[in-house]
Amino acid sequence: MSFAKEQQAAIEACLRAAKLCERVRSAIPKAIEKQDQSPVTLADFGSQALICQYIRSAFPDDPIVAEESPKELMKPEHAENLKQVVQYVKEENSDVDEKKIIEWIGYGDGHVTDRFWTLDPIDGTKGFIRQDQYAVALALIVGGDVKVGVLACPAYGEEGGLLFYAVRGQGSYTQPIRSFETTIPTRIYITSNTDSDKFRFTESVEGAHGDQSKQKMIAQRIGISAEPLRMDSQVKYGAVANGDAVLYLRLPNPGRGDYRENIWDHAAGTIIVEEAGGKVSDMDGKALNFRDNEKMLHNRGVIVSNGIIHEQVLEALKN
Ligand SMILES: Nc1ncnc2c1ncn2[C@@H]1O[C@H](COP(=O)(O)O)[C@@H](OP(=O)(O)O)[C@H]1O
Ligand SMILES: [Mg+2]
Ligand SMILES: [Mg+2]
Ligand SMILES: [Mg+2]
Repeated sequence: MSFAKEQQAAIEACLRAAKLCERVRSAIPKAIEKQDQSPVTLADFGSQALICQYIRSAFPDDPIVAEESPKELMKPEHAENLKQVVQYVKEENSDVDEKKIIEWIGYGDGHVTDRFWTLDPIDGTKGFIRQDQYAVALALIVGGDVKVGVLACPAYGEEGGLLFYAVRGQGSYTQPIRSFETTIPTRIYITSNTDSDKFRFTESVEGAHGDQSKQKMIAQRIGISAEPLRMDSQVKYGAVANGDAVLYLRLPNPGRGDYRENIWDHAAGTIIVEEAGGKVSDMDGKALNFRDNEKMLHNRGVIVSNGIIHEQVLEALKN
């Protein structure tokens, strides 16, 4: 299957959401604390509303498993925030009102099944709030396999940012977000170990989202001495896919031993790296499981590489 219609819809939806996010980012995003104490902004809600509405109208039968829920926004104390989200979304879709916003965000409460979409409306919310890296991440999963992945990275690579996308079996591509309509796709590839400037690894800015001291040790064991490239979000997958780094390490934080990764934090990035020639697995070498649950219950840690060094990294982790 070519998934041409899915690819086109996913790209269009993410580009619109990225525009909304950039407008909010320039106005200093307002953060709300979720029940798990992590932050969410009005742009996360706006992005999810836009993308869910778009995907729902193009593919009415496809469930969407998205990060955010409209619950918080429905509370009376957030009445003003809800109005503000409507204003943000209006610039991309004029057919919006408060009731529709809640409904559209709510489309993201779908379940994992044989064919579904998974959405992170803003991956790296903490980076977004800091005016650093973030990504809008959308993927289509069929039979447990990621078939289409799109990452809009408005703060990465060049002014206006880069869009990365891939379809299974068709390669990975990038285009500038700002000039998307007037440019042609550039196919991207991982870099081999011979480009010494790019023989480096990437990891999260957030120390709590990984194990930075162990990540440094593992990188050193395979001969990487360069300082890590620290960035928020799945932009890190984009960096490995287009050869800006050879490795992305995300080892479980020892203080958060029970943490399990969400599928929307990895699905889009995974296909983009794989189709660029790289490899993605957990720290035991197992494939990431996008088949059973919105949490990857049976995977610990995530290792993303140019493929060439993958076995070496897994070996280094055993010692
Ligand atoms: N203890 C933890 N370990 C690993 N990832 C975590 C974590 N706590 C939160 N996260 C996830 O880390 C994501 C950001 O990735 P990164 O650290 O690479 O920037 C967050 O996505 P959101 O920002 O979409 O909530 C969140 O889902
Ligand atoms: Mg979050
Ligand atoms: Mg995320
Ligand atoms: Mg998010």
